[in-house]
Amino acid sequence: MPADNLPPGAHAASLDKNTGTGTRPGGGVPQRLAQAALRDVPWEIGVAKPDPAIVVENVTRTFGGLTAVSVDHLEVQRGGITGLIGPNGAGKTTLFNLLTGFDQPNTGTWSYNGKPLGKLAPHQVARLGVVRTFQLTKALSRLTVLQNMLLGAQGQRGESFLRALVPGTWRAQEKANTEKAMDLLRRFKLDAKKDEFAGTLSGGQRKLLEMARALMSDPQVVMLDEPMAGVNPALTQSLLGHVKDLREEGMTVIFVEHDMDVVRDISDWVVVMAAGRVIAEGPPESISQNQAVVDAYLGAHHDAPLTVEEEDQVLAQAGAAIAQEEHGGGEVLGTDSTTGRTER
Ligand SMILES: Nc1ncnc2c1ncn2[C@@H]1O[C@H](COP(=O)(O)OP(=O)(O)OP(=O)(O)O)[C@@H](O)[C@H]1O
Repeated sequence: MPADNLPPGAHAASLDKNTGTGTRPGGGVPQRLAQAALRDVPWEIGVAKPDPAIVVENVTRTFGGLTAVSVDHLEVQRGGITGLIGPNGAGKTTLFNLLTGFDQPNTGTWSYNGKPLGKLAPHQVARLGVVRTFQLTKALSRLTVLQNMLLGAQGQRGESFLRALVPGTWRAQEKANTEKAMDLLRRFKLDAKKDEFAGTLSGGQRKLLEMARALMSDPQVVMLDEPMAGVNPALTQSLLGHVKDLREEGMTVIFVEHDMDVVRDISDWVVVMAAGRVIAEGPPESISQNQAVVDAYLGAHHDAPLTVEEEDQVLAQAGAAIAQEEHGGGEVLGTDSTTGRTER
């Protein structure tokens, strides 16, 4: 069965078999543990979490005169799925970049497991266990699926110059990495594609590869940048299942997503940003009724690109106006905005 047609949850059944990593700490269900832990947490901006993996403190990032991120205090619960949402330009990607060492803040610090992470390079952050997914660049598209996976491996002994002088050691590591990559590819139903160029994958398969590649470094915190963007509905459930599986394994997941159905489905906690700031946080059900959130989205609406429906509407209106001109045989002089009727 092609990966796109997997029934929801089918991948979960193969998780333990293929990777041996699907154990649930304490025999419980982390999903419920994270939800339970967050149940009594007040829906307040900057609120303390029972067991924070990441703590952000007074982080700002400006570009010229624009403040892209200005977060006073933010805690991310360990073992939960935190959705990061907000209108276009809210600062979500910039915050992701800051938290993974891809960008440096103007001010502020953040810590992971109590260890300061500021001023670390991306690979150093990754070695500590915090990774993010990347879109397939042109260069990576020209590599095979398996080669992409091997690039995701961290802490390879071959990395070390001295060890590289001992080829036997390096080969052993390469073999282990290849086995690990194939385990992950099987789990994500991409093993049959291992020798194909990544650029030939469908949108959904690319997202699967991005996620699988991030797991090569055995992360504890995974940051997913729009994991569902461009994915057809048939594969959405499968991808959502994979994200939930990460939580089942005890990982902390932070993801940026525009699709509110997805956010509601998988988030234990939602953080809303607008104009660089956190303007609300709470469980998914707390968000849609929040007036600040509604205002932020409405306020941002005019700057956002037109949706397909809006484009259709504009085109339909233009079509009607042209038809009316042709039918009436004369020019359209004006439209009464209250009645919609054309006046001559
Ligand atoms: N490298 C940069 N140089 C200048 N301005 C930038 C840079 N990166 C981001 N910005 C600006 O910072 C603001 C926040 O951008 P960011 O991409 O973080 O928002 P976002 O919430 O991820 O938006 P989207 O949902 O559209 O991806 C925007 O106004 C953006 O134009």
